Amino acid sequence: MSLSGKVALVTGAAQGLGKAFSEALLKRGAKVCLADVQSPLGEATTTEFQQEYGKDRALFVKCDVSSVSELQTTFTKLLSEYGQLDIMINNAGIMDEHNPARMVDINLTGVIMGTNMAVDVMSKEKGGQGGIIINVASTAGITPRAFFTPAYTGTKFGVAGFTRSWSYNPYVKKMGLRFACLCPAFTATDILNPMGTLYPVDAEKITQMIGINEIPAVVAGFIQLVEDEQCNGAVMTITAQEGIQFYKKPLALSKM
Ligand SMILES: NC(=O)C1=CN([C@@H]2O[C@H](COP(=O)(O)OP(=O)(O)OC[C@H]3O[C@@H](n4cnc5c(N)ncnc54)[C@H](O)[C@@H]3O)[C@@H](O)[C@H]2O)C=CC1
Ligand SMILES: CCCCCC(=O)CC\C=C/C=C/C=C/[C@@H](O)[C@@H](O)CCCC(=O)O
Repeated sequence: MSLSGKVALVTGAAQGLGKAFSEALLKRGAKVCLADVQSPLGEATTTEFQQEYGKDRALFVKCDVSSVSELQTTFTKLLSEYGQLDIMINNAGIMDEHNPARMVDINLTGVIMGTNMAVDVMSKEKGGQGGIIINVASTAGITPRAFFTPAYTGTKFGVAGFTRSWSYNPYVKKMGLRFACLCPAFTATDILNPMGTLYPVDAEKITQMIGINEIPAVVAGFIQLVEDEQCNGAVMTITAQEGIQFYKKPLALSKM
């Protein structure tokens, strides 16, 4: 799918993977609304992109994805600026085992609410043009071996299950929607902080053992999902050792 003229909303876009996803979309001709709870940093990132790709191509909205009203305001601002939404990236997330409730609110509830609002705006049955919704889970959302981040792992299992469930919905074809789940393993961003885990020493040791992705490797997988019009139900893992792999393809729905 050509991304020229498409409109994307990326949550958690001020830094890290969200910033890199936003830039990859901009490079391919999309307009991007960057949403993040970090206001000065999100504005600085957006200004940087406006200078590089054009003032009308990037928009910052301060948004805490755990707040339904802030998410709603973000969609309203995005639609009033760009008039459409084609690509929704629910990326915002934290890793803090010492605050599990906050982590559930951001990592899981934020993704569910962001997805549901995007479905309402993007569905062809509701006047939208269809498109893709990518939710960022983690390899921790498929294999619970990261015993030092159990609550984080729970949120990411939730994201993967939620996204896959949407992809099995027999009505998504009519809606013109695709749902995919991006599952990177450890990647070199600020989220890697052993102090947020239950067992910092083990966390560091195991991270080194598993290996750390560089951001561009994850961006390559991300773009593959965005551009692949057949990717509904894809669960893509990206690891330092094995690169891009697909965890599971959707089962046939013909008997449902
Ligand atoms: N870096 C890694 O090892 C991996 C990261 N992930 C996931 O990738 C996503 C992006 O994380 P990274 O870029 O690595 O981390 P990061 O910490 O660099 O970026 C996270 C971004 O989310 C924003 N954010 C945090 N809480 C928010 C909220 N309530 N509302 C809106 N924005 C909020 C932050 O301000 C920040 O800009 C997260 O969902 C994370 O769980 C998944 C697998 C591996
Ligand atoms: C050299 C820096 C070492 C820092 C090590 C850490 O801080 C690791 C633990 C801290 C944060 C963990 C973040 C979790 C990210 C997950 O989404 C995912 O990458 C976990 C993958 C686990 C797995 O594949 O089994």
